Amino acid sequence: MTTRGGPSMKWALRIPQPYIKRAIILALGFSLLSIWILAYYVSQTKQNPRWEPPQANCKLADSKANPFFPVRPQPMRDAAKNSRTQPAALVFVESAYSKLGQEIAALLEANRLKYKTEIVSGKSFPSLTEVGHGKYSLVIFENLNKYLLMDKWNRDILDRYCLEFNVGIISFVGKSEDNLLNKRVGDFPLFMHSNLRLKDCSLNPDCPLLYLTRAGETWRGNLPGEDWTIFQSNHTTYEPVAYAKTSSLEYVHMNENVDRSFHVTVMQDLGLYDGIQRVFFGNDLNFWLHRLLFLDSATYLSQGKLSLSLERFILVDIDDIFVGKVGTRMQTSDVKALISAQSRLGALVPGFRFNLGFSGYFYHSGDDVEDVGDDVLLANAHEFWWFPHMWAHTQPHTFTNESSLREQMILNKRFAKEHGIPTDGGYAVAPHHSGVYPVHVPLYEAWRKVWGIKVTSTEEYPHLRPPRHRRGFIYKNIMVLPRQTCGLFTHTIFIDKYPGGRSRLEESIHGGELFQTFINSRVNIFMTHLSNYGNDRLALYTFESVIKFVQCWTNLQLKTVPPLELGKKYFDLYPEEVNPVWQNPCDDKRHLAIWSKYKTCDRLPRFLVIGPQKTGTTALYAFLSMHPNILSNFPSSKTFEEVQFFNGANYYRGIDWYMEFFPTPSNSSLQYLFEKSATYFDNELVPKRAHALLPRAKIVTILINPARRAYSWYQHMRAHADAVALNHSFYQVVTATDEAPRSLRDLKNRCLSPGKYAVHLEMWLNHYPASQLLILDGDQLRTDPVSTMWKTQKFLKVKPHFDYDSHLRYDPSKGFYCQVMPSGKTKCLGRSKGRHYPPMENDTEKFLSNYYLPYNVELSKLLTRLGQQLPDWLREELRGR
Ligand SMILES: Nc1ncnc2c1ncn2[C@@H]1O[C@H](COP(=O)(O)OS(=O)(=O)O)[C@@H](OP(=O)(O)O)[C@H]1O
Repeated sequence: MTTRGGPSMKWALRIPQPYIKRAIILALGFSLLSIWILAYYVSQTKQNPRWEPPQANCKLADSKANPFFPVRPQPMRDAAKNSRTQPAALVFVESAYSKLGQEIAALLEANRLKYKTEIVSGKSFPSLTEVGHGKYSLVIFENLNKYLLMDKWNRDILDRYCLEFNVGIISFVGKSEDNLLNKRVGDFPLFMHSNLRLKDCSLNPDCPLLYLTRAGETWRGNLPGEDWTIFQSNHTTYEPVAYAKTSSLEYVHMNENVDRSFHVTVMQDLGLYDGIQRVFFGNDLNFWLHRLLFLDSATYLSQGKLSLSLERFILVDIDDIFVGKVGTRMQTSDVKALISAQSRLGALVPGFRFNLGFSGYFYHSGDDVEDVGDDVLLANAHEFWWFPHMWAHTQPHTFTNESSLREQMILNKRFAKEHGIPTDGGYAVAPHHSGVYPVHVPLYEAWRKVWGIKVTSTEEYPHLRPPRHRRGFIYKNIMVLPRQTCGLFTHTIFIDKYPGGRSRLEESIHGGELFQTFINSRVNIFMTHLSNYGNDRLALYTFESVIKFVQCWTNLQLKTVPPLELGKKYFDLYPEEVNPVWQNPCDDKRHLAIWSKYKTCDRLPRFLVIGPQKTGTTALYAFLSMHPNILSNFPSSKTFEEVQFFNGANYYRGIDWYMEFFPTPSNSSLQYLFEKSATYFDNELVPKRAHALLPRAKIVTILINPARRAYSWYQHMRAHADAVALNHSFYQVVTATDEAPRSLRDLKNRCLSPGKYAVHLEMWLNHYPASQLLILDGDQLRTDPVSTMWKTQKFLKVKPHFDYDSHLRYDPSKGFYCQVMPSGKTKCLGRSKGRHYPPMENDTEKFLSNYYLPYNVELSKLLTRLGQQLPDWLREELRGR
């Protein structure tokens, strides 16, 4: 007989009872654990985002809500008067380090508004005019008291200037120890009360200066600080700009008649009292709204000279949509949320698209659910803009050659084509900004060849911080745009775990750093990450909120265009940024981290011989190279012993190109690399560029009588068969008038201009301290090179001290000092140095003496200021020979 249940039953029956119990308990335990793990996992990854979508509508400005009587007299404006002022602000600060002063300067700088700071002092007062023109179109006082208590004489000068040129004044009420009550502001019909705590700030919609700032909303909550000043007046010249409620009970008690509701915190003076327009701020720039009102005041009071455009461009990059840890990536619902947020944003910023970066290698590297997310994203590829990263997210600077970089890019491009990702956007971003700045040439070449890249972006030029200094440049026809951060990084995933807490993010959005970026920067390319779009979808919250906030509080017109158009727009706005300014990568840790380990800053020169031409620079170059620890550059096939990097087109080849001209020193602390390019001296671009790359370099220059220098150049041109020099006497060249043919005027300029020594030296001294500058006497170099070389070694602090006495000898047949060779013979410079030509004619010499006299006078002053002896030729020139 067979039992029911068959063989399995039999098998079960054979298992002892305790084992069955244990197995059931284990199975139960296991399922409970799995449920718990699943629940935990789901709670961590797929909880609904913990934020409310931002409110849809902004309140409209409503004049009827204005608590002040509709005064509305016309402000005093006379644009014609103001047309004679420069677009710059004069900022009177309390000291070089005063906080508000620095914030004012930073805000002006962030908006690329020109300014000059002056420390308010007792007697001295800066000059305000220049040949009938006003130097400033706005005056700012960090502390109102300094304006009110100014020396009468200076105050008259300032007031007269403001009246004559129709220039307005912004001033901030400084902190006060005393509680001021009904204190009169100077002689104005204006009164103030100080040290109040305020809340709930609104704007007067009828105030004429509002331009960037939009009235209508109320900023709810306490205003920062407990030291607010409020203003009161019955005079029609005063128009409230902003007002708030007081939460200082003491003040209310003391002033029973005072209405507790509205107190003016920023007051505009329309100029109806004394003809000068002003804006008074009852607190500093700590309150975010004051930054906007400050910019509006600057625009208004300078009659638009210091104005901002209302147009703002925005691009949101999602850096690498496939690179992210399992559990932090996007799932299907996140992709859908991204698409719907994009369409909501499109209603606020017409045409808005998220810009998605990709490294194909990481596609499908999540869990099953996330991999489906990747597929949904690709199925909706047409909804977005796309740009390539590197195939496997490798940093480009780690590739030594272009071909391996190209191979990686080709893999990514193949991936894009296979998955329907557009490949013609012309925009790319490098992982960690690597290779973009400092420039890694193979990256630019490979980008161009594989992807046809025309535009990229980085946070690193010129430095990461401060962001307001970030700029663009163009290298190898690729536009590099500055990029902004929005405060979200790979690790900022959940709102509750936001660094500094949720309130920090809210603060940044609602008037803080992120909001201010929209105000200050006309082109905003924001960097975000994949993880900011899964999980709590913080990026969606951040951008929807900030854009909403921008629209509620400002009149900015937010726009978006694809990256290539954005690049063109950027350089249309800022054409002066086209050319890069290279810096030393070793001076910035972040730059060093993304610079090839095969490159070294030891291959940059420690000193430069800058010229000018024809003063003996080749002799100095040759003599310096004799020193065992001084290494010169390798010769150039085009410009021979000179590299001519900083002054011409070579500069755009970049620092890799420059460094190729130098050997790698075997002992970088002992050995000194240098180069001489005599063309550097009088080119105004060079000191700035040289200082950016070589801030600690020493600078050596040689001067001879400028008239002799000019004549030597003329002879040089004749020796090079220059037709103009051959067809004109030296006198004809130097006396050529403005009507002379262009070629003759050019030659005249090349003869005369470098000899205006003081002008060019001042340019160098604007960038380098005097202690880094050595001015040699070219006559002494010619007649007594040993002393000159002794002086030069001492200045450079190069060791050992080289004994030039036994290595240089006067060569009678050359007529100059030459190098003594081991054989005992002399080696002189070539025939082109120390040419034979007739002496200068007396008439020409006289003409040039007169011509150079004012420049020589300036030179003597400059040398005296630097504590240097005047060379003999200069003394003679000043004595009038
Ligand atoms: N030791 C020695 N040997 C040869 N020449 C010497 C020497 N010392 C100074 N000089 C003077 O140098 C003048 C050429 O100056 P530069 O070398 O600066 O010229 S260049 O700008 O590089 O072309 C050159 O100008 P010219 O005399 O007009 O040829 C010389 O006067």
